[in-house]
Amino acid sequence: MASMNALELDGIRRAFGGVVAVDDVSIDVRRGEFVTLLGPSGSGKTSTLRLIGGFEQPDAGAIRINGSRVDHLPAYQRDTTTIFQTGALFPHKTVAENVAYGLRMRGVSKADISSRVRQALDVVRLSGYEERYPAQLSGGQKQRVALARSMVVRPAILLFDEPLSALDLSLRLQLRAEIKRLHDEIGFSAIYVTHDQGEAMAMSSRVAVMRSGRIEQIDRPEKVFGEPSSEFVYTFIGESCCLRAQVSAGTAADSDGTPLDLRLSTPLSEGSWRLYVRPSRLYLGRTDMQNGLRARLDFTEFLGDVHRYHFKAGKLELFADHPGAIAHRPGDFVDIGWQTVDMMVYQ
Ligand SMILES: Nc1ncnc2c1ncn2[C@@H]1O[C@H](COP(=O)(O)OP(=O)(O)OP(=O)(O)O)[C@@H](O)[C@H]1O
Repeated sequence: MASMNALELDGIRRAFGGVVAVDDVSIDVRRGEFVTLLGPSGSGKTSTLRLIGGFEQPDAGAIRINGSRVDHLPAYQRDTTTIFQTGALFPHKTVAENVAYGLRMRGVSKADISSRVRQALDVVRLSGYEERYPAQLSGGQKQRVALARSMVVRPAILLFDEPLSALDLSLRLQLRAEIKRLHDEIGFSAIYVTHDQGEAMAMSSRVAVMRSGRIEQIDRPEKVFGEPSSEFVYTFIGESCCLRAQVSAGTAADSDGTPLDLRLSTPLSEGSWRLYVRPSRLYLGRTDMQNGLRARLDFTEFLGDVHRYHFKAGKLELFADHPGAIAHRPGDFVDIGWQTVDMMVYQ
């Protein structure tokens, strides 16, 4: 029976000299799934993608595409296409020739090539650009051509290597939405590498958070965000404030021993703790919530949608986002409250 999975990585490993870039990585990508590899620089995302595409060979483990082992096949014999950071288009070929290239290599008939190229350019909203050369396109248009060129051959799995990172913010947001729309419409299978958690959250069926060559958590975006499996995942996904507290004899203090005016729904046992809350989940001027801290307003920033209020409590620094201006001035003490469900606690 044909595999339900477009791609299976089974315990793959790759070391470069003494550095283990990919360490026992296993992922199944179901047909039509969009899986993102998210992680800091050097966590092994690109190496994993290169192993799948056949640009590197694994030291151990198996790679299957549509159920068949491919890990010892060269890149050109694998049913994948890769979209790189900079589109890597052929500069002396027109847009239409660039998109047609993969189809020609696969021996598709001329008539089919022309209709599929037309359709692919329509999908990425570049109809009418057929005869242009890459130098006559904007960065965003080049990436759309690269997308059309990769999608037109209908590979078993599309590989994206940080395709938006060279674009400015507004183009990045626009293309991110377009890739999401295309995925919703066409349902291709994909592995997408990024270090941008917003991109990962917005586009993915599942997100694999990588750290030091390993997968720390793989889950739906809502779960990775709301139920992180570790402190690393929590702090990597989204902004947070960290309250470092030393607890002894039932009182909390900062790292210098300055007592903190901290009230918690569940008292902490003796030791040093790290409490995290997202800045959007800290409420100002509230003493009626499950947890609370009294802190001194340090300075404020206007971020457009919200005002960000920076506080200090002893050595602790925290910031809270609030939609409007508050009556307090720097130096004032403010009660900050939060709910227990919005707090992560690690020792
Ligand atoms: N060809 C290579 N030779 C030596 N070391 C390598 C090679 N490729 C990757 N590495 C090392 O393997 C580790 C993982 O690198 P990789 O590029 O996969 O990480 P990444 O998560 O994609 O990072 P980035 O976001 O910076 O691209 C790093 O320590 C890197 O220096």
